[in-house]
Amino acid sequence: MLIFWVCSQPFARSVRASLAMVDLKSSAHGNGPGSQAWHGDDANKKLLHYSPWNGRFYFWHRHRLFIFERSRSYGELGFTREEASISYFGRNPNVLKELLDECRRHYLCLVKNKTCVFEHQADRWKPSKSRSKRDMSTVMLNKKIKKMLVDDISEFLNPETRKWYSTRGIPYQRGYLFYGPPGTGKYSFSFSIAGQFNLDIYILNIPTLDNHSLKTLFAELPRHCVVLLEDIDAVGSKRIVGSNKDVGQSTSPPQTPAAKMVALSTLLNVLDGIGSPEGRVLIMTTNHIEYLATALIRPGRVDMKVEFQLADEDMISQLFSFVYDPKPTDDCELPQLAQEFVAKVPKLKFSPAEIMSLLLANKRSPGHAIASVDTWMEKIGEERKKLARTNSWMLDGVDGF
Ligand SMILES: Nc1ncnc2c1ncn2[C@@H]1O[C@H](COP(=O)(O)OP(=O)(O)OP(=O)(O)O)[C@@H](O)[C@H]1O
Repeated sequence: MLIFWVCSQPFARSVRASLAMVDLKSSAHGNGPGSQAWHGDDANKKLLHYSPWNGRFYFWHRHRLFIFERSRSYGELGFTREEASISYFGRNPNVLKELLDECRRHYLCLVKNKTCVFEHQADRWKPSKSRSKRDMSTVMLNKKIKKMLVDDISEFLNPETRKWYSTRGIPYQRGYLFYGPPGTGKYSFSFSIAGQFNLDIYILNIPTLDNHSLKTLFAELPRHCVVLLEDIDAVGSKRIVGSNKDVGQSTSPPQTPAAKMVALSTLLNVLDGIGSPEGRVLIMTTNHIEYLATALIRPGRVDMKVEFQLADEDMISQLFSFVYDPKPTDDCELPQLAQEFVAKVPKLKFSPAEIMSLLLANKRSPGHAIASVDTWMEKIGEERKKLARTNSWMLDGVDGF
């Protein structure tokens, strides 16, 4: 918050030492810290952000002289740690408190209507991007299940519930498991939950973690947040590398070597541990519920399991209506076109992500989307065959070793 605020101050533009960062993720009007430099015709590409760096910077604010210091130290294993501090010439601590409160308000303004996403780099959390909130209505899911889930989280986050947990000495946490094939909306819905309840989302990608980083990252989670544990089936997996059992419909690459894996016991300890944050909404996702240890998804750790399915009739129709404006086109009303589309797309065979890719490729012409269904199905079929061949080739390769 302090750095975001400092970057917005006039003095930050004229300091001697700046850190220049290339903005790879945000759009031209991204909200990263620092001023943006515009370069000719390619103005939107590879924007640079500048922020005061590596030194002491003196500046006046509300008739007082402040010092902002920022530096980098090298931690274990060569990872770097950024440090920033603020001080002023005077004795009244309230001056600094007021300034920090101003930083907080400035930051909250920047992230208004956004969901802040935190990802991990080694064993440190990094704010990755603040993205516009995603409305829940844009993620198609069985209406009853959606309502049940939202009501459950809403009840859990109610301040009265918190008191209820605390008076009974029950850890104030709630866990959900989202399972189903790739591209069915597990991530998208988790993201929209964070937006709906005004929470930041912390994403842990299990296959990229080891025991140490998982423990460290969990210990640094804030009190109220959504924690998304992605690809939870990579934990102390029941899968055997190269075994035919895993070939089936699996689209996952071969397993991470055991030394780099998160052990089930570590994850269970972390989930139940004393340091586990209060008010945490934990969402675990997997494409393979069949590989999960029963202990991991027992009630108390997972309070609700939600299946995300390939698109059924209702979802196909919802996706179609979501993409096209409700106005008459090609002499036909949109609902009629939606019906035609629904009739052509086989049910429970394609993921919403696959259907969205067809619709988005034809976003200006619903008629064209309908006409392209057959070609699109052939293409997806080919892609799936190719993927299955690659998977079995990779697993054979592992067997060979
Ligand atoms: N149910 C859905 N409703 C609307 N859009 C969807 C839905 N499912 C997927 N999509 C779209 O498909 C893309 C991929 O979705 P998402 O990442 O949420 O899927 P996922 O289930 O988390 O996939 P994976 O298991 O591979 O991580 C997103 O752009 C999303 O908007």
